[in-house]
Amino acid sequence: MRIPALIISGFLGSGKTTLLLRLLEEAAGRGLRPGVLMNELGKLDVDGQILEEHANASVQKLLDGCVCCSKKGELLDALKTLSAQKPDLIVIELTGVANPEEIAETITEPGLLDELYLRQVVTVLDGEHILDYNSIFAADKQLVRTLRRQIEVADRLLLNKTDLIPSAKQLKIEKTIRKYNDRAPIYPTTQSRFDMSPLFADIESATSAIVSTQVPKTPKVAIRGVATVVKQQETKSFSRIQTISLPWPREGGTSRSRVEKCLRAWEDRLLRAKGYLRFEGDDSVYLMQFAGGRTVWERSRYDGEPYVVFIGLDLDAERLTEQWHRIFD
Ligand SMILES: Nc1nc2c(ncn2[C@@H]2O[C@H](COP(=O)(O)OP(=O)(O)OP(=O)(O)O)[C@@H](O)[C@H]2O)c(=O)[nH]1
Repeated sequence: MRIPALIISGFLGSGKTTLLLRLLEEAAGRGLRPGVLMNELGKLDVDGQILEEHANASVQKLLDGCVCCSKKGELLDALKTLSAQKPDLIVIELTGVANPEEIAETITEPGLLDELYLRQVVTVLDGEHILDYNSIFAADKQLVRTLRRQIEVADRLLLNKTDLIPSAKQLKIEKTIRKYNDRAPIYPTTQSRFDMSPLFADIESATSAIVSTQVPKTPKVAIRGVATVVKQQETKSFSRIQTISLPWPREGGTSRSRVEKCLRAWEDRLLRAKGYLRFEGDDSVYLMQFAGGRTVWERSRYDGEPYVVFIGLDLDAERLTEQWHRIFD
């Protein structure tokens, strides 16, 4: 039984905590017990205070640093603590400068991979200011890139604070957003209020039914001579950020260069890949990390089964699995 994780991302002040509170109300209304992970840049736990006043949820807080940079180890520990409490879902509110894909990566660490799965990324946008970010932060390319990434990887986009913008501006923003993400539904919102039922659909049953984020093969069965695609409801992917974990085949051997070649072939869709791998004739275990087109290898003390995780946008799981297995031929 893996616990669904919802990630709330969005720039500072866009309405993330407001959305978190709405999510918690919705969860309570559905009789669900959520766990919450909040990450704040400052030392003061302002949002945590707000949360305690409003909701009865198990909360882990990571203060004074961003989980995707300085707080990665703590993020892992906090998520382990939360998942040990077996909540029905975990909601993670990121700092305004965090990149959601980094969190997706943490969820695939050994120790969490079997506990959690990424259900959806919801990005909240501040309608009043979003069009100005490019010029305001022109000097900080990294920040502009992160803000763009928050839009690109979102499964749902809240165009918040519509009470502060005329409808013509709203249309212009929607057009701009579509340049970076033409898939996610955009919800114009005030106070982060929108119909959340698609986010929660099947959550109870999903926690008991989902075995893996994606199952590569959709089997075909013949019924009275007609090929019918079996509907794999329980294995569908919920988020654009997909994590596909594949075992290291026991048979056959491969090399670093073949692994790297396979990764390069998927470069345009891969956000990250990592794994704990072993090679024939070498007793060591290697941690492989692929990011930004580069693959880095280092020896690891990991002593579990070798595996690799691919994290990407709209990956073709079947084709990826096929290609992965081919490097062991
Ligand atoms: N006018 C208006 N204000 C809003 C709306 N949504 C949120 N706010 C206000 O905007 C401020 C920031 O909202 P938060 O929910 O704390 O935003 P956040 O993204 O969590 O902010 P950080 O924690 O700084 O990253 C609060 O004062 C909210 O009450 C909205 O739709 N319209």
